[in-house]
Order: sequence, then C-alpha cells, then structure tokens
Amino acid sequence: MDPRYDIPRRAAGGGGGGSANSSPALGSQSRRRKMPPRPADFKLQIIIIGSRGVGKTSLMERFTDDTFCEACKSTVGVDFKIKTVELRGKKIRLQIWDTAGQERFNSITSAYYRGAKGIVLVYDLTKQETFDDLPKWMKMIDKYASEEAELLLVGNKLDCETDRIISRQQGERFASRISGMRFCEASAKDNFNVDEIFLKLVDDILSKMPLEVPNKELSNSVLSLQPEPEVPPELPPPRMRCC
Ligand SMILES: Nc1nc2c(ncn2[C@@H]2O[C@H](COP(=O)(O)OP(=O)(O)OP(=O)(O)O)[C@@H](O)[C@H]2O)c(=O)[nH]1
Repeated sequence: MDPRYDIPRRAAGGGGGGSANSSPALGSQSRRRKMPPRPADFKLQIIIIGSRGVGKTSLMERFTDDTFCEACKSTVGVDFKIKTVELRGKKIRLQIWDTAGQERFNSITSAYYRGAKGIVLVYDLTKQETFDDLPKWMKMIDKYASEEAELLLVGNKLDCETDRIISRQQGERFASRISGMRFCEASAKDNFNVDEIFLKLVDDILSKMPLEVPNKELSNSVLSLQPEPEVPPELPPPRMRCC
C-alpha cells in the first residue's frame, strides 16, 4: 500500500499492532530503522458536492488512488480519502470528503460543509439537470459552509465531448457570478485536469494562510483550528462504498 495514503479512522485506533520493525528481538537492526516521515504542516479538509452521478467519487479516487471505476455504486452518506501533498514548501495532509449527490442525504452531508476549507462543486457537462441544480448547491454552501471556503466549479466528463450539452462558456459564466469561484473542466476517466483541480484549490487556500509562522506557533494555531474530526461526533461513521 502506498504509504502516502492512510485511512485515519484505522490509524486513530492507536493500537497499530506492532510491526516487525518494532520488535525488540531485532536488536541492532532496529537502529537502522528509517526515520519516520516528517509530519504534515497543515491539515485541510476539502468537500466534493454536486448532483448524483456527476463523478464526485471518480474525481476523488482518480486524485487519491489514480483509479477509475466504470460502474460505481452511488455514495451513501459520505466517504473520505486522505492524500498528502507538498505545496509552497509545506506538507499538507488533505482529507477529501465525497458526499452523496442524492437529496435524501442532504441532512447528513450538510454537517461536513462547515469544516471544509475548499469546496469542489461538480456538474456533468453532458447532463443539463446537473447544471440546473447548481443554484440549489450554492444555497447549501451559503447555508452550511464557512464564508472563507475556497470554491471551485468543475464541469466533469470532458472526455464525452460529443455528448456535451453545457458549453464551457456557460460554466464560466456561472462561476463568474459567484465571488471568488474558480472554474475548470475535467475528466476523471481520462485523468484530465484532476490533479490540477485539487492542487489549485489547495494553493488558493494556502495563499490566504500565514505560512511563515514558526512551526511551534503553527501547531498551536492553524492545526488546532483544524482538528481532524474524522467524523463529526454527532454523526454515524461514513459508510464505505464498493464498486
Ligand atoms: N465518461 C466519463 N464517465 C465518468 C467520469 N467520471 C465519472 N464517470 C462515470 O459516471 C458515473 C457516476 O460516477 P460517480 O463518481 O459514482 O458519481 P458521483 O457523483 O459520485 O455519484 P453519487 O455518489 O451518486 O452522487 C460512473 O459510472 C462513472 O464511471 C468521466 O470523467 N467521464
């Protein structure tokens, strides 16, 4: 398993169960153990929202695992993945929340907006109704998200150019009407613009953070402002999906 990706809910158990490397029987070998990786300087939460089937899970999985599932099941409630990236000389641990697009889950998913520093709002550029739903999602953002959250509108499924219904200009126009919202088109399937979406969003978030404070101060301020509530305490744990 790629060590960059770990599921915090498992790691948080604290048991860890002692790996071979930690066995006292290894004696001098243990002195040759590799240094543990440098801890993250920042922890950021990003949430992906949008109507059912627009490709939220696909974008997340392409970014975190570089995989694509042709026939995925709909997300139930919320799911998340972790990915650590380095930007502006800082190590950033991203917690990416993938929400269900179905309206019946809104009461669950809305609880995850508040802690998000970045919001990716996705529509499917081959499906008019997913674009028509955008004002509804903006209302959710206005109601539940922090005003400081960075916003990015994504027209997904760019590989389906022949089935395109929503022009690039329409997407751009929608985003331009919302203060500070960025826009881009992407394809989770073809892995086009996927890394760019997340990295640009993180870069925008970092550009507004005081990166140059000493590390000690950082851990007392930014990190404590951003505790890692793997799951808001009042909610049931996110249900994992399978393909
Ligand atoms: N052609 C194409 N298909 C895509 C792309 N992204 C996702 N899909 C497909 O669209 C379908 C829905 O993708 P999901 O990632 O499950 O969509 P979602 O937004 O997470 O859906 P919900 O969990 O129901 O809200 C799946 O069959 C994917 O394979 C893309 O970039 N191009």
